[in-house]
Amino acid sequence: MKRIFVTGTDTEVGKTFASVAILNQLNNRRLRTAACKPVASGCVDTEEGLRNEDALALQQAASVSLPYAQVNPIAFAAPVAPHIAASQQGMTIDESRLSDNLRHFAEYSPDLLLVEGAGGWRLPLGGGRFLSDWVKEQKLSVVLVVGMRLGCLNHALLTAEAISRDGLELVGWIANQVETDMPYVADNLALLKAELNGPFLGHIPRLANAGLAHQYLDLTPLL
Ligand SMILES: Nc1ncnc2c1ncn2[C@@H]1O[C@H](COP(=O)(O)OP(=O)(O)OP(=O)(O)O)[C@@H](O)[C@H]1O
Ligand SMILES: C[C@H](N)[C@H](N)CCCCCC(=O)O
Ligand SMILES: [Mg+2]
Repeated sequence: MKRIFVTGTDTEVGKTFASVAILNQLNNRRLRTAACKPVASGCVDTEEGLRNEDALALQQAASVSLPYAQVNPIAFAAPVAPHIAASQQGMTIDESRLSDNLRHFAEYSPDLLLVEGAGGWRLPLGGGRFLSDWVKEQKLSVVLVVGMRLGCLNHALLTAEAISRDGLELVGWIANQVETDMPYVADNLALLKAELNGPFLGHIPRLANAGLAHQYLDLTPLL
């Protein structure tokens, strides 16, 4: 079971948008895919409990259908940094729940498990721990989604540097067009291709139809 962790240069840069595209393409390649969002904030309270739109999108897109609790083990309502949401509820984030949950995916024998992060690489979990510490301990491969807008070069290079310093492999990166009026997109892509140590998986433009996004990716390096 390949396990990839999808991180981003920031929150709202298209981690979920790109993750769904990854799942769609791998499903089309006849792989068995599973997906999860271990820690989510900004969840909606429903009759079945808290639900996160990212986790629901991943649950829907993966070819192995799983119960919501398996897809999103830790959920908070407040749309804020999860460790703050936890503290506001008088709670802490229990990493053992994340690790136990991750282990259970083997029972479903997917070819690939996609794990979406939250925010960017250094997502605080509280108590001086970061989600990246957990990713490192789980030895996950990392895909970086670069939100293409002015300022992304710095965020992308610093994130890649941190991933490398954490001893993890950047197995691919995706340019996701956040700002349509970004100047010199080709020149920015050229810099990222030259400086990022990992395969370029594709550039997703702004799309009215998310269902087309997978056509802009070539995920061969992930297989
Ligand atoms: N290429 C794109 N074309 C059109 N809409 C996009 C594109 N990429 C992202 N979006 C939209 O931008 C918003 C933010 O994207 P997304 O939710 O994937 O970000 P994220 O990095 O997963 O955020 P979070 O940190 O909350 O998980 C969403 O409404 C998404 O549908
Ligand atoms: C609520 C938001 N959409 C994300 N789910 C959480 C973003 C956490 C960002 C933490 C930080 O400031 O780096
Ligand atoms: Mg997301």
